[in-house]
Amino acid sequence: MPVDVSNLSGGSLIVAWQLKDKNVLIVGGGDVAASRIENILVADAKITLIAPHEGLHPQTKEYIAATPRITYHDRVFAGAGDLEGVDMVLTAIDDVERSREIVALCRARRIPVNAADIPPSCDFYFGSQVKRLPLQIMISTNGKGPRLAHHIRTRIEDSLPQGVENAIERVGELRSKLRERAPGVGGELGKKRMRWMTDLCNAWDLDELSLLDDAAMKKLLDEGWENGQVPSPQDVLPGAKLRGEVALPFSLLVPTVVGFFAGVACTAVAVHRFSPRN
Ligand SMILES: C[C@@]1(CC(=O)O)C2=NC(=C\c3[nH]c(c(CCC(=O)O)c3CC(=O)O)Cc3[nH]c(c(CC(=O)O)c3CCC(=O)O)/C=C3\N/C(=C\2)[C@@H](CCC(=O)O)[C@]3(C)CC(=O)O)/[C@H]1CCC(=O)O
Ligand SMILES: NC(=O)c1ccc[n+]([C@@H]2O[C@H](COP(=O)([O-])OP(=O)(O)OC[C@H]3O[C@@H](n4cnc5c(N)ncnc54)[C@H](O)[C@@H]3O)[C@@H](O)[C@H]2O)c1
Repeated sequence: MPVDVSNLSGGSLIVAWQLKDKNVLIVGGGDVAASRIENILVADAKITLIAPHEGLHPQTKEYIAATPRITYHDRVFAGAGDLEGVDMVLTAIDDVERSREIVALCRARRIPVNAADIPPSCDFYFGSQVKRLPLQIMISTNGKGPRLAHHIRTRIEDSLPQGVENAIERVGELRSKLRERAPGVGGELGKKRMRWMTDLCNAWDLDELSLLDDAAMKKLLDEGWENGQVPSPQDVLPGAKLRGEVALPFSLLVPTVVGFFAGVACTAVAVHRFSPRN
């Protein structure tokens, strides 16, 4: 059967764009610019911000004061000269005509550009983001309903397990330790490394992975990787509270204990009142 591609259309390419040390120009300093600044700082890029001081959002002012990673110019956009050496441009201004001009200048120079108020002119859209670094989840409605993206984000945030970021961080550390033992890219060793990591991530749950400390990782690699097997969490994390071990949480323990003694007290009263001697 030929593959059905009829649904493979109408979306975007969602990628995790690596911007470390790249130069991002943000034009405008209002509400939208403040949120752009946050997103770009997270990606470790350098920001040039062009916007008149009187139009700055309080949050934008705070970012400018808080980090040397933002070079601020108190003025309006001055033309092509402002695009010199720039890797990405974001316009967030309340002037659509000027925004269109900036977009045209970027196109001519093949600089990727987002114009907050003109979706058809954007090379890429922003999305609503769950940020539990190193975990990032982007929700895009492809321009249809940004506020809905926000609500969907809230639902996803509520459904994520506690400590998910910790588990990811630990797995990252384990992967680099494994690469030190089994270095190189591709080949048989690369396949074996990937298979072992996949098996481990399938066999352990997020809570268990988040408990991996240096000693546990060493044990896992010494006894597991070196012998071509994936030890269970019980083998590697002695003493830790693991899946399947039911611990009564404090919030349940208190009513249970109180209930038990209340029951004992009631029974005692009843026995006392109705015993034949009274
Ligand atoms: C997700 C989020 C990320 C972010 O900005 O970082 C984001 N917009 C957010 C909020 C938001 N934006 C607007 C409202 C008012 C309510 C409303 O209009 O619905 C609210 C609600 C609010 O503020 O709570 C107004 C608006 N937005 C756009 C236009 C222009 C237009 O549509 O023509 C207009 C003016 C329309 C008009 O004039 O009527 C366009 C875009 N906004 C996008 C992203 C891109 C598509 C995202 C997607 O596909 O989902 C896209 C295409 C371009 C881009 O900006 O990259 C962020 C939520 C973050 C969060 O809270 O988690
Ligand atoms: N994409 C989105 O999510 C989204 C959300 C809300 C609004 N918008 C649109 O994005 C635009 C910006 O929204 P906002 O709420 O941040 O507006 P805002 O009015 O708070 O801020 C506009 C900023 O642009 C600056 N500015 C204006 N002209 C400039 C120029 N030529 N050079 C440099 N700076 C200039 C102003 O001084 C101000 O700092 C608006 O057109 C709005 O309709 C988009």
